[in-house]
Amino acid sequence: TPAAHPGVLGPPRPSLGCWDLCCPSWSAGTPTAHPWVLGSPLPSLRCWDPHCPPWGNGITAALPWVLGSPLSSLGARGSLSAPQPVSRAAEEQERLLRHRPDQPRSPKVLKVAIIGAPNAGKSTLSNQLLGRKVFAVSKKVHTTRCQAQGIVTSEDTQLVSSWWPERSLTAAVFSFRHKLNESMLKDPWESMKHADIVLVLVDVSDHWTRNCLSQEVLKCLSQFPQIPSVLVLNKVDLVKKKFILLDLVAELTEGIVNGQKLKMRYNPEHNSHCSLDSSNPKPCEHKHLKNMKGWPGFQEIFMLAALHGEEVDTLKQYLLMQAKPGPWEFHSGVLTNQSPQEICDNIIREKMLEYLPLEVPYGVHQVTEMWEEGPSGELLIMQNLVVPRKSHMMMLIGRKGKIISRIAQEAGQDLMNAFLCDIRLKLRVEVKS
Ligand SMILES: Nc1nc2c(ncn2[C@@H]2O[C@H](COP(=O)(O)OP(=O)(O)OP(=O)(O)O)[C@@H](O)[C@H]2O)c(=O)[nH]1
Repeated sequence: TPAAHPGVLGPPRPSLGCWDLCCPSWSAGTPTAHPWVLGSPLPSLRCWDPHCPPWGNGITAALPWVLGSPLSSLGARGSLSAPQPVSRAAEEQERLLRHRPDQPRSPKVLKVAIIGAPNAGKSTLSNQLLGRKVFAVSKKVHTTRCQAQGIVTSEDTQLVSSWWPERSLTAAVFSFRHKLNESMLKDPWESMKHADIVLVLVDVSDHWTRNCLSQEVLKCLSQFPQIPSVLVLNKVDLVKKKFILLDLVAELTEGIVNGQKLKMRYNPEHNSHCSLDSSNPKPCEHKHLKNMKGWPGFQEIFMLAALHGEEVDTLKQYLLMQAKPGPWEFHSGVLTNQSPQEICDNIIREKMLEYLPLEVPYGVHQVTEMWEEGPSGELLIMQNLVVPRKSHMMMLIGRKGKIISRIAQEAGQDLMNAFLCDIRLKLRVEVKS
């Protein structure tokens, strides 16, 4: 099904029938045993459960359609090369950012805006799209503070993605509470105006929020109805009963995808069906936003587990294929518009968010004292963490220095992966004088 197997929903081709949710073990919740990742090549697109009936024409026939282009072109993009490291020297990064893009003769570009609730997985998804962790991720809300961009360059195409927490789209009060960077409040609308596609990310493991889109997101989508939008259901790995995803799709789309009405059928033997009814086109009623739970204007639906990279490649391929002819914005050597120091600050902050009570990391002022190359080519970083109170200092250091050394060790590891070089990271905690 678009909902459970390939993870993508879209406009049907006349030859396509229903996509069946017929695997008995599917509804028993064995996601890893199922090929609900569509990025794999066709021959391996089979259910791994021997008791599962072989795919009918639904899945395989749907593949080229699901991705909106013939398989051959997918193959050409199938082997996306490993991403380069982020440059570790600020001057080098600045130089790359200033550099004229080294674009090919017929460049293509797609500006992607990612919106979604705090913790929906925007940063995780962005890292996965890049293939390298350069954005901080945390289970505490509002890890995303300054608006960052991720740049994926593949062959002739460049994807430029930006994202914000959904509430920054409207709520000024929010900045007050969480001291969000000012640019976050102004930029979203401005950047959204220039986006070519909007990804609306929903955390399907969150029982409280998963059934409806927030007013902020609905307002945003209705403000820019001309920008194609895509619904991305994230964290499907955490949903045991996969058939719930079908209900969510129905609710979050108001039963309409790409102008087609969704048809849902269930029966007790798990033969639940979901299809698009092309004979019933465009019943897109105009309800008042306040009465809407979902958005009837989505053109595609993806289901993925960004944390594990599942289905991310399918989404990436789809985005690459949506790109339109246009000049690149960045040199192909650029992965993010963040400076190396910003990446470092955010990663250290991520670890503080992970191991400390919420009020502590938000009060820490990070000052980089040293950033230089060591004798063996390693990167030496020394950062002071300035806290407002002695009690915060004690928490940050932890018993026998356990917390601070864990933060330094994990942050160092992440930075090593971002910059692809040895890192020696020293953290010092001091109370603000
Ligand atoms: N199980 C699971 N966890 C995920 C998935 N995607 C993200 N997460 C986790 O969800 C938490 C939030 O992820 P982030 O990427 O920081 O979310 P965000 O939307 O950028 O959050 P804000 O910065 O608060 O707006 C982290 O603990 C991630 O590891 C997923 O697919 N599956």
